[in-house]
Amino acid sequence: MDDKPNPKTSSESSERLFSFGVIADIQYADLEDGYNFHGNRRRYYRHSLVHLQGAIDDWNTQSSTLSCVLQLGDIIDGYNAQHKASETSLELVMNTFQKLKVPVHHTWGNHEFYNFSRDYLTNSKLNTKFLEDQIAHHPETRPSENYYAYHFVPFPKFRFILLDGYDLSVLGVDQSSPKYQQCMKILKEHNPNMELNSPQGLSEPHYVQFNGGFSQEQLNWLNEVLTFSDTNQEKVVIVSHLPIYPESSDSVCLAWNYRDALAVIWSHECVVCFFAGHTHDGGYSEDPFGVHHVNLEGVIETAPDSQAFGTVHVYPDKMMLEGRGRVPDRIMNYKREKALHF
Ligand SMILES: Nc1ncnc2c1ncn2[C@@H]1O[C@H](COP(=O)(O)OP(=O)(O)O)[C@@H](O)[C@H]1O
Repeated sequence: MDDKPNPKTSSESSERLFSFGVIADIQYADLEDGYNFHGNRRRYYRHSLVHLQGAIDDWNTQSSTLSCVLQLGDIIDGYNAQHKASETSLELVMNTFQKLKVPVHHTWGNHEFYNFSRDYLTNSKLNTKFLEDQIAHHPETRPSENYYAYHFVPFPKFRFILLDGYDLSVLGVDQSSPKYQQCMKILKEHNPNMELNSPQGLSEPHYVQFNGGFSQEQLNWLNEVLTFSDTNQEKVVIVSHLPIYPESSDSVCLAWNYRDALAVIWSHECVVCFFAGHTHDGGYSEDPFGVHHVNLEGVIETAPDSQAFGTVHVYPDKMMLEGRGRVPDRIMNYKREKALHF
């Protein structure tokens, strides 16, 4: 018996402005079940596609109020590269997403880079930047081509920002490029291990190869967009594969320079929530500035008899995550002075 509060009934549905879907770490591969690196979490590589189909069926029944779906990265598993199945697996997952009646925004995670180069991704269906909003007369709010990030408006007065957590990374970058050298230097300065994926003995265990960070250029752009949103009394939702708030995440999974991203966000009023994937176990915390950090439970580690996705219902004073399966419901109030008056 599910005794979670039902977001549909615990608030006046007439107040609801719009809704959006969230899903993370599908990591599909045409493989038998396996385990994570530590061998303590089962991974359901094939069944992840069935979970995705179930989520899409559910979202399609609510498509009159649903504005979009946010896919938080790691859409196919790195094993596909070893089996030379990256393109066929991506095709299969994208064909499934084709059945969704609303737009999907794709975030890029480490497994995207195990399968594809950044150039390939830029020219693929995983690049959903064509859905971006361009703000006339504010060129400073346009992202550069050096990273994969953009913002869009799913509903008036709500701006969503998709961030590139692998902007600073040794993944997906040409090894002969200056950027690779720069990122390898950052990684090695913080991680003296021979195996750069290992956090063993590190005081900052998130400096591992399977993570990345945000360039100053991207953070400056984020600052400009948030300044615009503050000025225009918008509410902002940020999406990234990598989490940035230690209280909501496994310490190994954080973005390299998560503190820099938090500093930018905390210098603005407008940010309501930050959605991330990557950790698979999920997590949640409201930070001291009233930003709700949600790390979504990963599809790949979700047993066939459960589910892992959510629908977020947006109200003038709060967002309510309606979780399915192992994703819990969450009520995310805006700070009192942040409530919108329609
Ligand atoms: N402690 C560790 N030591 C060495 N390699 C690791 C360690 N943890 C993870 N890895 C490697 O890092 C990569 C990502 O790990 P994985 O558990 O598959 O994470 P995820 O699928 O959540 O991104 C894999 O190639 C894995 O083998």
